[in-house]
Amino acid sequence: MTTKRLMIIGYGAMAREVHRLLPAGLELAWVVVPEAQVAATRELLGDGVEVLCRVADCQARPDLVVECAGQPGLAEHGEAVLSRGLTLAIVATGALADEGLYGRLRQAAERGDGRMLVLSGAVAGMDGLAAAREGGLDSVTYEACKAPKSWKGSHAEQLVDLDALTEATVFYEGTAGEAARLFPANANVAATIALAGIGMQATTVRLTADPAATRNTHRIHAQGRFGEFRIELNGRPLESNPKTSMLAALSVVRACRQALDPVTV
Ligand SMILES: NC(=O)C1=CN([C@@H]2O[C@H](COP(=O)(O)OP(=O)(O)OC[C@H]3O[C@@H](n4cnc5c(N)ncnc54)[C@H](OP(=O)(O)O)[C@@H]3O)[C@@H](O)[C@H]2O)C=CC1
Ligand SMILES: O=C([O-])CC(=O)C(=O)O
Repeated sequence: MTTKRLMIIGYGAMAREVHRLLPAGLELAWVVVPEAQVAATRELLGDGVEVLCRVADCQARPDLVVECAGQPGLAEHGEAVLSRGLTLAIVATGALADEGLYGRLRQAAERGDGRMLVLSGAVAGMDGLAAAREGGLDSVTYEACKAPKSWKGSHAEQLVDLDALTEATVFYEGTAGEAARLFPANANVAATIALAGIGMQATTVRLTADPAATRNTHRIHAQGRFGEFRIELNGRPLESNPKTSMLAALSVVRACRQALDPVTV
């Protein structure tokens, strides 16, 4: 089997984990980072990986492109990937709460025959939720609970004193679209669930900080003609970024494996 070549957009905590766990048969050939990180990333990765700051500077055709760059990274590079007819697997799904960006990415994919894969990221059950939607969904609720340190540097700091919490505290309730915009590094999952289910406005979101939490907990409750499901996922955060669950990185690794394997599970 010939080795396939991967492009990763962003080289932060999740991308490094994905790189570490890449399946045999897929090699990292290109990394796209902000200009200010080019020199340091080249030094880190050595000669085998081309470090770029624009997708257009890639002279060959990656077999797969994965976005691990956050919402600004998807907004900056998504169209360039899709309009070249490439497959782009994304985790910064919250960027799609911006209808304008969503429309531009769709159009770029249609124009260029590209494909955008919305990965399940830190949650599970998106297959079941999307199937349930075909029969009609009545309600979908998403609750996230993380340790205060996982909410540091986010909009949560405007809503609650994270350092003073002594018990689990709900600090935000709203829609998936708003949550994904207000918490771009923490609530992409809300948008993923909305995309698989009943949309950005109809999906209800509740966010909690709990000083006793050691995991990133995600709860989904969906009701519809199919029946009802509840999922609770207690994900281990990445040591290098407690905002991000390890499962989100593993969902990118899974997408990498699917690009190699003729059988998709
Ligand atoms: N769907 C899901 O379940 C989940 C989604 N996510 C999303 O994944 C993102 C990445 O997570 P993680 O790796 O832990 O975060 P990090 O902040 O560790 O890494 C993101 C990296 O991307 C870089 N970056 C920012 N803008 C661009 C750009 N325009 N082009 C290329 N690179 C860019 C950042 O640089 P700099 O630091 O200079 O900004 C940083 O190095 C999160 O921000 C979040 O949006 C995360 C967890 C779960
Ligand atoms: O990794 C997680 O637990 C979820 C997350 O950050 C996001 O949805 O953006």
